[in-house]
Amino acid sequence: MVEDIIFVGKLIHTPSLGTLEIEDATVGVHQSKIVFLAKSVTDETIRLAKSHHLLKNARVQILKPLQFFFPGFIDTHIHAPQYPNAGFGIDVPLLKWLEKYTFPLESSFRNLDKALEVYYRVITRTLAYGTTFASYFSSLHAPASALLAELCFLLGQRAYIGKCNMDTLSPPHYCEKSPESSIEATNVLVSFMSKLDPERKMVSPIVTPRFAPSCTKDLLQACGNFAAAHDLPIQTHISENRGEIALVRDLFPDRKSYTDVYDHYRLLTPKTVLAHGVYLEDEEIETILNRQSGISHCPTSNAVIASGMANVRRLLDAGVKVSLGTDVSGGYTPNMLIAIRQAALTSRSLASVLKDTRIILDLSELLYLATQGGAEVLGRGAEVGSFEEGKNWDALVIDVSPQSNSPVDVYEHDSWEHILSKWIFNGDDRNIAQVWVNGKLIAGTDCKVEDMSPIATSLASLYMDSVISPVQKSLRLREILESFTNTISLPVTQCVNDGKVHAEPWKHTNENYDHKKSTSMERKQFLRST
Ligand SMILES: Nc1nc2[nH]cnc2c(=O)[nH]1
Ligand SMILES: [Zn+2]
Repeated sequence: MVEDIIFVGKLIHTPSLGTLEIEDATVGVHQSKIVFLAKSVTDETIRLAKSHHLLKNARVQILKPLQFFFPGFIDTHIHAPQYPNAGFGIDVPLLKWLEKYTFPLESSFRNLDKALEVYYRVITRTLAYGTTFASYFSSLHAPASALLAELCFLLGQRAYIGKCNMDTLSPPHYCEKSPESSIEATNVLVSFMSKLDPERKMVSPIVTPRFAPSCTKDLLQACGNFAAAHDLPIQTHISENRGEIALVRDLFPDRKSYTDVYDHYRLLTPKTVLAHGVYLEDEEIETILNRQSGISHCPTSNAVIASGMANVRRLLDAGVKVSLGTDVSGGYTPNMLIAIRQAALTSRSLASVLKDTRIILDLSELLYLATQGGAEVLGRGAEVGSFEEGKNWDALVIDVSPQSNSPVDVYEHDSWEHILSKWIFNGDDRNIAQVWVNGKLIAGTDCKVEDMSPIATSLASLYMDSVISPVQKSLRLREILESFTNTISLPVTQCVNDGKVHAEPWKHTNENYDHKKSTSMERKQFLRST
């Protein structure tokens, strides 16, 4: 049961593109939903909130000066198994990068011990950075993907989880054997997740054909059919890099364009997330608009892999939904603040190159892409992304006071617009005091051990233990997870992914994986929160 709370303080959000609201507010949250919202703070608004029939037992949380509420960030494109590579590997273009860095790493996720460690880290790191909702690509392995879903669910992050569908043009050890085995493994994941969260409220599967070049025509067709049959969202990559586009042209000579490939196989729906879209032609944008699919703009990754600069203004002018993704590890960090900064600078560089200042995205537009825009693209615009009665309480408490010990220095003459901008351009996770998802406080510098769920506490203390050996650690990790999942079990049968049926996916060997000790930063973060 989640606590009922009346939140009082400065509230900043972008409920629609180009609208930035900065107001004092009184917000009543009952069973994770906003049931009362007054855009002022007076004795009267607090009294009214307290007398609301659903808020009789609510406690009141009043923000300190230089703190404000902001919607949780929504990262619409991130590859969870690529997190260990975040921050290196920028010497080659996309297709070579996949071969050299990405496929070798992802293929190692047949090892569930490794998956457990990496997925725990990526979830806790993104939560600390304020990502309350992420659309994850995992690897092609159903068991590891199920584990990612389970960890998101247990640790409290809202997430879409997609196992990659890929049955061609990939290394033999990291390629599904047939469209049938790919869909069968997807079905295993969907069945598992249906038990985990039948209403798909916190975690939902998402059909994930990796990108056109790694799927046969039969697999693309099967993915489109599967998504339609199960009413599932879809995510993939599109038009990211010139070499990739040329490859798609060669592989699908009958199709008019990259977009037409996806459209032909029923992969463009109102719940489709298309990452990148750097080089889309006008006709492709029109098709995407007509299908009401959305774009995940990934400016950090586009810069790192030198893919190009997407013109977001052109997409927005056309009426296409646009959001923001970190695209780790094409992007070097899962920090959405960095994605926002890069989106700002990319729009400015493009404006200069194309001699058109209209291309520049202003702060309110950037923040919209990172919050409500993300919710719209993921088909959850009515549930999260901004503060409104009826929406879920997915919120951050941002602290820019000197007590945050952050690099944001605020002066007396600074307006709230300036403070907001300083946080976006100078801030870091030290400013994220509280992370609320679905009405629960689950992360942030203020989050104490007593606030954390028992599983989060157990996993965190294990991660801070620098004495325990890697083998003991992985055994303990499994024990912890199993003790919290006695009603749910990982899909232990028919986990068809690399062509084999694994009766006991936990039993995979450790394969060259170097279990690194927790970083000192993680340890410090934990100590601060205890
Ligand atoms: N950035 C990026 N592009 C891709 N295209 C196909 N797979 C990938 C991936 O993992 N990252
Ligand atoms: Zn990607």
